[in-house]
Amino acid sequence: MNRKRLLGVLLGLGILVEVAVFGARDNVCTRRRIGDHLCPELFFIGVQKAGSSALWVFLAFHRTLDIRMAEGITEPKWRRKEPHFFDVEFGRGLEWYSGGYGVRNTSEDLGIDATPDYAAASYVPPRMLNTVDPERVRFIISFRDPAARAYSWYKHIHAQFLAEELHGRAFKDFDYSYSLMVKYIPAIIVDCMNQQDGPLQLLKQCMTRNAEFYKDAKVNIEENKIVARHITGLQQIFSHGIYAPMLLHWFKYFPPESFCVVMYEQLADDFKSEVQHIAPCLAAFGRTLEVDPDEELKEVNSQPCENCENLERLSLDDKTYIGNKLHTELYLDSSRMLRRLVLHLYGRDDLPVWEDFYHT
Ligand SMILES: Nc1ncnc2c1ncn2[C@@H]1O[C@H](COP(=O)(O)OS(=O)(=O)O)[C@@H](OP(=O)(O)O)[C@H]1O
Repeated sequence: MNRKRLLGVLLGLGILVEVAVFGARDNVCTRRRIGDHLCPELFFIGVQKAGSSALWVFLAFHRTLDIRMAEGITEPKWRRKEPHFFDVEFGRGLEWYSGGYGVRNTSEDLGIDATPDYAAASYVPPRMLNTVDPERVRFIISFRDPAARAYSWYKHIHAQFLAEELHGRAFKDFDYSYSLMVKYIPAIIVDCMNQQDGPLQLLKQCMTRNAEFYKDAKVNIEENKIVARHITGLQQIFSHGIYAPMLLHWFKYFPPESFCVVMYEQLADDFKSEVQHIAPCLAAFGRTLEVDPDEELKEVNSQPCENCENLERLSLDDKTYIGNKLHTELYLDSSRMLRRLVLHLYGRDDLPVWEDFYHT
């Protein structure tokens, strides 16, 4: 892999990128009128499989925070947490979106939209900037060891999405085997990344669901002699762990002070202390974070996948080998860059060094 090239792409942008100036539109969200519908101003933007459901439960059901979920968006039920307005449902318009949150009764009312797919969708931050009041909104983002995140997403697809054409065919070509995907897919993503000029292009071309680059890509799988062509259904398993360009892309539209960064592993290990990193995003709305002394991250959305007959279960040795491979080949530069960004911008030097989890 040409790691120098990737690092160059990321560094070439500088750590702090100027915030793009779009004017927020005059709309139901920016007017914030009592008696109108309520637009969410607190966003949990990602990343997928980094404990978003558990954090959302903590925030939306907290006894004192008084944060409203999209109670009126119930089809399916999980849309109360993830309205998917800015990535999927934008065409439905702001009345649909804000209607899901009910009527604003006071200027302090606050709603949360916890759609973890937002983080990697290049078109979401410009849409948001054009819609919300950029001074008011706050973003919570949780990161997780990208190798563990990838396996969690692979498992999630087995549990829920194998019936979908996009994933079903792609998984079948690879005999549903995670090891085979790990063998072939990261090299294609690296190839894609090396052809891009910066975070926007990288997100657009190499990470989105219908990214152009993968349309013509194919893999000759030696093990089963299949020529796999449905790479776009697989690439997100791995590409959504390339965190630094995602964050840099968001910083083009919203300033770093609008973001609160938490780490999944630390939420799970020491919830009380890690969750304090979201306190500034709550304080912006006059909310004080109160955490009970024995409070832990509740177990939500663990997808045990007991009935997933084709799921590849990994031994400890497999996990070590795969973790090492993914970090070395795909994630190392981005993870290092993320640690630097978080250190410089938020003064945190306690981030997990994920690649070290897999040293033998
Ligand atoms: N309390 C607690 N402690 C540790 N880990 C926890 C906890 N709650 C949820 N989880 C794990 O978080 C993973 C699901 O993350 P998300 O809710 O963000 O998934 S999703 O993107 O909304 O589908 C999923 O990870 P995997 O089990 O590895 O798949 C959950 O098990």
